[in-house]
Order: sequence, then structure tokens, then C-alpha cells
Amino acid sequence: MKKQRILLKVGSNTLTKETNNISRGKIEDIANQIAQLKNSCEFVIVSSGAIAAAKQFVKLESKGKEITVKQALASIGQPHLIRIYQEIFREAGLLTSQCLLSYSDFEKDESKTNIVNTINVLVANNYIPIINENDTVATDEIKFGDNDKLGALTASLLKADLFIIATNTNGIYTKESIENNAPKTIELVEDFEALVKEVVNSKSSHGSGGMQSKIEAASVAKKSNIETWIVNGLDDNFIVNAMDNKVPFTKIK
Ligand SMILES: Nc1ncnc2c1ncn2[C@@H]1O[C@H](COP(=O)(O)OP(=O)(O)O)[C@@H](O)[C@H]1O
Ligand SMILES: N[C@@H](CCC(=O)OP(=O)(O)O)C(=O)O
Repeated sequence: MKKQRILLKVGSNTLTKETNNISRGKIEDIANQIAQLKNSCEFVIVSSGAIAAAKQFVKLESKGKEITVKQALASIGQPHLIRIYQEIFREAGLLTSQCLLSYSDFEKDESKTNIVNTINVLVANNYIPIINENDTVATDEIKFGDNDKLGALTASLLKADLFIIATNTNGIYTKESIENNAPKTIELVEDFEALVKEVVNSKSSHGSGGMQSKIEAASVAKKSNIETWIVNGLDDNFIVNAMDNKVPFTKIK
């Protein structure tokens, strides 16, 4: 049986469980779910969290631009982040690798071919690629938003069967329900144009793109006929529970 290829995007908020530290418990939760699903699904992860990881260890002095400090923090935090993934995934019997990509790589045919070839070999050998933006050379993600678009571009390039975005809400809520303080999930999106009107102008403490960038990412995936699920990564077992329809989340077909 051909395995379902899933591109999982995990934001800083999910990884820190909205605290100031990377949550080993959350990474364990992700590892346990992947281990549980490994006979039917193959995973590629786009993970943020490099800057959040660095902030645990250092405070940088700088008279330079804020963006440059963030790039330096990402460089310090990325190896820590990967070390934590590697330690925890290994305990769950899973192998991991690191790939650092930037938007411009998706504009060059040769780079695209190299990305696909490398990742296919990794996956065929049961390695789980953990992708982040190469923040030293590119500032798109840390300046404009988050890894949502990187996740969507990667899902399209790798011909994923499903794109899962883990964030800190039960998917996309209706605007009216947010305003009434009783958030209600839009479970199935068919009218994409109407969806954009539901976005409210807020984002979470560690996140940067808000729901707008998730919707844009979903539209990139949709163009490649990939379904996007926006799920609450703060909950334990969020992937398996969404697959079993046990929790509210947004499905964008
Ligand atoms: N319609 C909506 N439904 C749910 N969340 C929304 C909506 N509109 C805006 N948001 C905001 O988007 C946030 C999630 O995006 P973001 O902060 O970038 O998180 P992440 O780090 O997971 O990428 C939510 O916490 C919420 O504040
Ligand atoms: N690439 C950087 C920043 C990415 C970022 O902020 O993304 P997200 O948490 O998805 O809103 C990092 O790993 O810290």
C-alpha cells in the first residue's frame, strides 16, 4: 500500500505550548503520533522554533537592525531545535534530518529538483526531514510572517497528499463567533473567497503571520490539489484526533 505523504507545519506557538521555552512534551506528542501512523503515512515536517529555542539560552546585544538580531538568534537556536527533535524522535524509534530552504530555492528549477531528490531519498530511508527557512540568507519568513507559505510551497513541490498546519486555535473560527467570544470552527471550506472575510486582525504571542498567512498557504496548496487542515497543535494527539474526526478543525478542500 502506498503511504499517504503528509506535510506537517508546526508553528512556534505549538512548539512552545505558548510559553517561552520549546516544549519537549509537545515534540514527544508529535513523535508518538508519527510513530503510531508510520505504517500508513510518511511525514515531512516544516518546523519553526529556531528563534524561540535561542531565546531560552541567550540575549543578544546589538545596535543593528532587529531583523539581523533575529537572524543571529535563528542561527543559534536552529541546532538546539534539531538536537531536541533528534533526541526525542530517537526515543520514539524515529530518524530525523535537517533541511534549510528559502523561497528563492522554489524559483530555480535546479534547486527544486535537488530538493525533491534529496527529500525522496531521506523519506525512502525512513528519515523524517525537518525543514526550516534558512534565516541567515533570507528574511522573508521572519520579516513577513511565518513558515506557513514555506510549508505550502514544500507540500506542492513534494506532491504531498495532505498539508496539516498546527496552530493554537481549533482551525479558523467565524468572525462573528470571535466577536461574540464563543469561537466556532468553520469545519469545511468550499467558498475560498468568503473565507478571507473571516480573518480578524490578531495573532498569538509567538506567531507572526496570523490566520491570513495560513489561508494564503492553503490557497497555494489548493492550486496543487492538496487539501489543507488547520488543527490545534496545542492539544495532545492532534493529528490522530483530526484524522478520526474527534476534534473540531478546518478542512480546506
Ligand atoms: N478567524 C480566525 N480564526 C482563528 N484564529 C484567527 C482568526 N483570525 C485571526 N486569528 C489569529 O491567528 C492566530 C494564529 O496564527 P499565528 O499567531 O501566526 O500562529 P502560528 O505561530 O501557529 O503560525 C490565532 O491565535 C488568532 O489570534
Ligand atoms: N524561521 C524562524 C521564524 C518562523 C516563524 O516565526 O514562524 P511561525 O512560528 O510559524 O509563525 C524560526 O524558526 O524561528
